[in-house]
Amino acid sequence: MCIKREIPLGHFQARSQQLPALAPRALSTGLAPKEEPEASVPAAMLPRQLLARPAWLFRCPPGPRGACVPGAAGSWGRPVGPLARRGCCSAPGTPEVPLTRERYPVRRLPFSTVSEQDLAAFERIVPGGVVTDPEALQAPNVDWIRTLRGSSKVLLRPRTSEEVSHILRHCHERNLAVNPQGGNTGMVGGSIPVFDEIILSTARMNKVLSFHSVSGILVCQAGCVLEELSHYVEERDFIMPLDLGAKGSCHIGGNVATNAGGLRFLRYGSLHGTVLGLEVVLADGTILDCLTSLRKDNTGYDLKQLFIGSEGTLGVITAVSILCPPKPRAVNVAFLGCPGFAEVLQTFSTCKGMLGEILSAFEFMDAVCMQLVVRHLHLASPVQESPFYVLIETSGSNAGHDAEKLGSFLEHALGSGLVTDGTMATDQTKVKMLWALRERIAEALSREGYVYKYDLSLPVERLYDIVTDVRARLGPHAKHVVGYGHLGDGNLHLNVTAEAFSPSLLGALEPHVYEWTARQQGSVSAEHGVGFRKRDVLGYSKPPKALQLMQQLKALLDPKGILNPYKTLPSQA
Ligand SMILES: O=C(O)CC[C@@H](O)C(=O)O
Ligand SMILES: [Zn+2]
Repeated sequence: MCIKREIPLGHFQARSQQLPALAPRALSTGLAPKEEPEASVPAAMLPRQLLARPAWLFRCPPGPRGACVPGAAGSWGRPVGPLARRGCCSAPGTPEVPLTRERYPVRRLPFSTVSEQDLAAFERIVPGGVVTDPEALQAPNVDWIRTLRGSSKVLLRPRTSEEVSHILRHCHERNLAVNPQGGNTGMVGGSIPVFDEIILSTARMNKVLSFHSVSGILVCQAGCVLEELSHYVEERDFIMPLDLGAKGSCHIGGNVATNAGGLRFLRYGSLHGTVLGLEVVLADGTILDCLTSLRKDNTGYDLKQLFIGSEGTLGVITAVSILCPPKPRAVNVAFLGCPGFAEVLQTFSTCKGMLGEILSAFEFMDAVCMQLVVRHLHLASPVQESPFYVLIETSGSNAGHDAEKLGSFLEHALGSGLVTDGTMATDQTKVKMLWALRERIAEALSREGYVYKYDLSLPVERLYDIVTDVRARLGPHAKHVVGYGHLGDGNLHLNVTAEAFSPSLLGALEPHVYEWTARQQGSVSAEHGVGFRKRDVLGYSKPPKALQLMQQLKALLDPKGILNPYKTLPSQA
């Protein structure tokens, strides 16, 4: 067990107050240099096609951004983070998000409403941490993709686990419903209230408690922002085992509560493996200390696993112990165009064989994704127009060796027609620029209007079939039907855009997409979780007995059902 030591990271707190710079990070250094890739890799190692062209065709930075004030109506409501920084969200005329209960049939459960006495009690527990200003409550009531809105009138900002414990003890006694909230970057409506649940924000719980430089074990409070933690451990020659597009806003506690997957899953696996311990406050205020830093602990039921992916329905995660892998000495990225999905699959299987253990990510996107990224985010594709694109990342300990391996794989892929065009980067600025094309697809899609999102786990060979199927099924009724995602993990993001929400379009998509997924023995949620949006489709991926056990666990740990009601569990069961 490690000794906990408080290492205050002053800038965490400052950042959560400050307004973000709005320039996209990938472009923040100004115009990208027009130069050949690779200073460090001998030209002989690279396929000729890769050397023949400038790799960096990113266009000029976007024009001046609007005054995107966090919390203001029409903003994304994301106080910090790449997505918030990368795009202005206060476009005039952005429609008001409808109340969740107006769009979806849901009945308020008989919880109490917050009284003046409750507010006074909260003020005693968290002095200065009780927010009731309607303006300030707008953003935390709306989900990141601006499709759902709750009507909470109180947000609490504790700093310590003890304060969380006192809050929950009070709420439990008073039968007040609570919505735990991290960075509010979820895709399934799990982090915002449905009615007037009290929002319990982890934003001020942002301290690193300890870091072991030999083992790489980090212990921190739940509200640490993922990107801040990444910087913290990278300065010490480690990396976080997870990375996602929302890293600038999302909190580690929220990542764990939702079992976030992301871009490093292929290499480092799920949080079920990398999280070593958790501290959780239960619904009645009891603090459950499972914050071990042991790699091996075979003492019966591993209770922390219950809370990973429980989306705040079983307890509020207040601290996390996580195993950080050593920082790879060399990270290379190849961005390639493929003529068809069969070639994408073949590229994956060939590169697994040829790159072996240095392969750390294999992502794909279709042509429409690229068109939208180019159109909305002022980036330019570094390769010729293709039906599909793949991003391959290697992480290893020997820069020359890794680049050589990747180079000979690319040569093979180009020579055999699996790939028609490509570029490769070892310089970290350029690596980030290539990643931006993939990481920022969700942001580009959100500029298109309403987005119907599906996050499916599928046998990799069938991954794109549902995109083709839905495209044919919806025809002109959809604006765009796109497929992209973590191909290496068998995880498809099927997104459908339309001018506005339409019940008939939704009816054409659901349950069709879920039925199709069930026929492939897939999962209706690969990494985004269940939240509010998917609670009634769990039956497509879980047998009735599993759902019954989930209900029983919920009743055991939260008998009054005050923690994140209307989420994760089916509404009818
Ligand atoms: O918006 C989506 O559907 C996916 C978002 C995220 O999981 C990604 O992989 O980019
Ligand atoms: Zn994803």
